[in-house]
Amino acid sequence: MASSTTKDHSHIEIDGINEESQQMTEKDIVEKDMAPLPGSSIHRSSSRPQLDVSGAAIQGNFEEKDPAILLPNQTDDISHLALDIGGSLIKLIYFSRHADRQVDDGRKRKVKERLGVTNGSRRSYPILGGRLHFVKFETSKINECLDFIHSKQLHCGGMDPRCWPSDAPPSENAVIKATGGGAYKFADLFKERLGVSIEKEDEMNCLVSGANFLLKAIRHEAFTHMEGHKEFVQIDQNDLFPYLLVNIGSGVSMIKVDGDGQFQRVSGTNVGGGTYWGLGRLLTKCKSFDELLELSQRGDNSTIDMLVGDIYGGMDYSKIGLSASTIASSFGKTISENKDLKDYKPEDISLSLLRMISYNIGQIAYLNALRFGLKRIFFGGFFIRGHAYTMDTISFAVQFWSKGDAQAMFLRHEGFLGALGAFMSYEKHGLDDLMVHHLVERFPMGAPYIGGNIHGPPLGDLNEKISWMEKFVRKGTEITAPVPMAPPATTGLGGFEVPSSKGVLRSDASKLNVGVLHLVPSLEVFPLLADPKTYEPNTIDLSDHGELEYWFTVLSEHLSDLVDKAVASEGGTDDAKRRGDAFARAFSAHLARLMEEPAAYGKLGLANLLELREECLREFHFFDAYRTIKQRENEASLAVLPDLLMELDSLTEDMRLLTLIEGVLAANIFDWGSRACVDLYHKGTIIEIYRMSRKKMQRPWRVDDFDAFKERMLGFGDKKPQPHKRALLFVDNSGADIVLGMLPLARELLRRGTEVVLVANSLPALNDVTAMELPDIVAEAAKHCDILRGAAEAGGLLVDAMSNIQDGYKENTPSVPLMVVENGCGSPCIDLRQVSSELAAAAKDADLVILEGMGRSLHTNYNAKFKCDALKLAMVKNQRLAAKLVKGNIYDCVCRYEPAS
Ligand SMILES: Nc1ncnc2c1ncn2[C@@H]1O[C@H](COP(=O)(O)OP(=O)(O)O)[C@@H](O)[C@H]1O
Ligand SMILES: CC(C)(COP(=O)(O)O)[C@@H](O)C(=O)NCCC(=O)O
Ligand SMILES: [Mn+2]
Repeated sequence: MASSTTKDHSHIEIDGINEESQQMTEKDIVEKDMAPLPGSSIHRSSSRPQLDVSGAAIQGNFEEKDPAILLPNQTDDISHLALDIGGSLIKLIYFSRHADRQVDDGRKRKVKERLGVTNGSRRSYPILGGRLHFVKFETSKINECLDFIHSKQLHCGGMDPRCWPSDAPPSENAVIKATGGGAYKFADLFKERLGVSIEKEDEMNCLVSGANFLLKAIRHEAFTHMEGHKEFVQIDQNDLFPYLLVNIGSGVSMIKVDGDGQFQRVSGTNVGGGTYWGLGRLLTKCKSFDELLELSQRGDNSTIDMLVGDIYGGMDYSKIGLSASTIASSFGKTISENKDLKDYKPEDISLSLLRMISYNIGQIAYLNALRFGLKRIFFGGFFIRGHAYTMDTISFAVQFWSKGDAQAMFLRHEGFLGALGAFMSYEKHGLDDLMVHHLVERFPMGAPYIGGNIHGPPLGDLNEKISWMEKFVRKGTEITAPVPMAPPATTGLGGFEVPSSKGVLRSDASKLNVGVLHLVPSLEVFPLLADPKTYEPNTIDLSDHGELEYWFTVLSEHLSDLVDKAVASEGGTDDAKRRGDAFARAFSAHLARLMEEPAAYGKLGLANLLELREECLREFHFFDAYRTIKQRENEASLAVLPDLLMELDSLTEDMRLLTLIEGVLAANIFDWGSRACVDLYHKGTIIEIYRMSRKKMQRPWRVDDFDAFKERMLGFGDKKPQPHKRALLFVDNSGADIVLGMLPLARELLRRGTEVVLVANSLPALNDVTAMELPDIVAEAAKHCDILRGAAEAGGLLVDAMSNIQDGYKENTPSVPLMVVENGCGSPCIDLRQVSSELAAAAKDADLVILEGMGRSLHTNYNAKFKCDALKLAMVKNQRLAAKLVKGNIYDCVCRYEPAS
């Protein structure tokens, strides 16, 4: 499929519910002809496979809403769908590409030129800006799977389903990669129903390449699970092999893995997931696997299992290390009593069976690890189903028999190893070149909430998604405050006791803890991090229960205000209200889900929660909820900027620097994400609040390294230091924060001969200023200031704006440039392991980093160490954080300076 050479008719692809739509007009095609398609990320690189659009033409009626576009000279099909058809379940992974929303504007071009951003330094990947989706079906319902593939036209390889006439056949030799026994068994059915051939891939090979990929590329993939406690394990790439891979599907395979493509199936057992589900169904009459698993949570296995204590009159058999509660014989009790099946509780049977099979697999796995001297055992397969008791039992068996020498680990994508491997077997997709920082996992509704299980037809668009949510997801506003936290679900010592009734398994709604995997090859690790390996963005550890509960309450309480702003930003229409309601449901559902299982989506930090909220807004098409507020505050602040600049210019150098830093801290009060601040805004105008805030700036601040910073900037006595060459200013909020705080500071640096790069969000988040908005703000400010004007011109920021300036004045002296780059994120916080290539390029010559605001310098990066000088500036607008982080109070300020380390 990937390297097909036939001249078939291929189509531009866009996928389902969350994708931005991309339409081509006839004009586009005629004008662009050989050129890349507009706005599409596919075509920027010279990588294969590319779409050959030469000779492209619209098929059929031009008036049609989404006419099919024929690309007759397109030779490379794009790998798109892979399957693992097992004895119990079909696992399906499909790839979707989404339109590139980025605009290659003048600013970008100029910045790229100046910073030397080229694609040359990076590998070019055929898969750009795409997403991997994970879905599963019961094998017995293969027709649902075929319908799903057909309705999304996944078998047609890289095409927009809406461009494809429903009865059009896929190309003649279209091939889908598949593994698992069903690849053989159902090959004819695929040909018949979808007209595609199945290319079979070896199952063991797929399991291994899937596991190796996950362990290499997903940061929080592997975890331990002991006595109800889940902990993510940081895998060292250089110390991964050898390991034992135990895949618990219908049956069980045990594979010794020595490297990529190097493995041997060393053992297996026929007592596996199929045994539990099959026997369980017969014995309990359960209708589904999950029902059986849920039953086990209420079970008591001591009514079924014969315990050591039953044999030894309630005593331990301590001489050989067996306690009275140890199971001597699974199901052993059922022989000694004169009872029938109906006399036993299905709950007890299910638990006993689950424990018997899990323990047995754990024990056999350990014995094989012992055979080959392997210390690490990774367990995959859908038998595990993220179920606490299953994992605890397996862990206990491994721990008990190895006396702690070997470790059982589990994988978040547990059942998808084979399907991933099959997907990776397409040649030339570049997936195995991706590194951990290129992948971002997101959790849209429809991923966790359909749980990867498809019921009925796939959701076609946002409207269908909202309707689906209205039916199935609890109304958001009902969860205005978090439900009290249950202690972590513990299954008791050694996993032998009755599991706590509040287990992790939830109803059908949210089964898989697997999101949509975004592949973003342009992301890079921020080059100025002192040690990316030990870098942890989050300051606050949410594994502390009290902390988690607190932040959940904050976010829940903020929700209704946020919905109001979001709905207003879209004109308050009925449609906006409906979307607002759906957003509230969705975000509350995420919170409820994470409250039950904080590690459900990987390791959870406050930054992840804040980003989840922004992503969730975008999912319901609220692209900039604070748009109006931002505009209003920008205007008000720009109006007072000239006075502020005059005031600053009248000060001595020393005083000016202090006043500038004070100004940044004071202006950081304009934060629409903080409850306390929002309450303040009802009490005065923007300028009144700004003045009040400035007046209250009294040194020493709660964290006050100003003197050290001043010495670096201005020197001591007669010693005048070299100015910094280039400063990166990570800016925060719109309005006063940027206009009266950060821009004047940038101006001071420029005046001292330091190049300044303003680093702003790529996408809106709360009232943060974005990289798109900054050039206009700078242009406005530059009207009042020659320094800013010269620098902005030199940095290419005034390309369009300059023509509007009437006074005819032009700076003649060459100026150091003022530039703007986007940071690659859309969150109030920043994870410096995944930033835009623009920012990474700007960082190369930088010797000063200034992080501003609570999100970027306190919630994240407070403890980050840099290779260059770093200044962290923020006002702490939350009482608890102030107390915890700086032993202070709300509205205290932080000015933390750390010279290069
Ligand atoms: N919804 C489900 N329906 C059936 N079995 C399930 C389901 N969820 C988890 N399982 C368990 O997962 C096993 C199948 O695991 P999987 O890794 O998909 O293997 P296979 O490739 O053999 O189908 C089943 O035997 C059962 O124990
Ligand atoms: C979301 C924020 C990090 C934004 O702060 P900023 O970076 O703009 O200074 C902050 O407003 C916050 O932590 N808010 C939640 C806490 C509260 O409402 O008190
Ligand atoms: Mn902010």
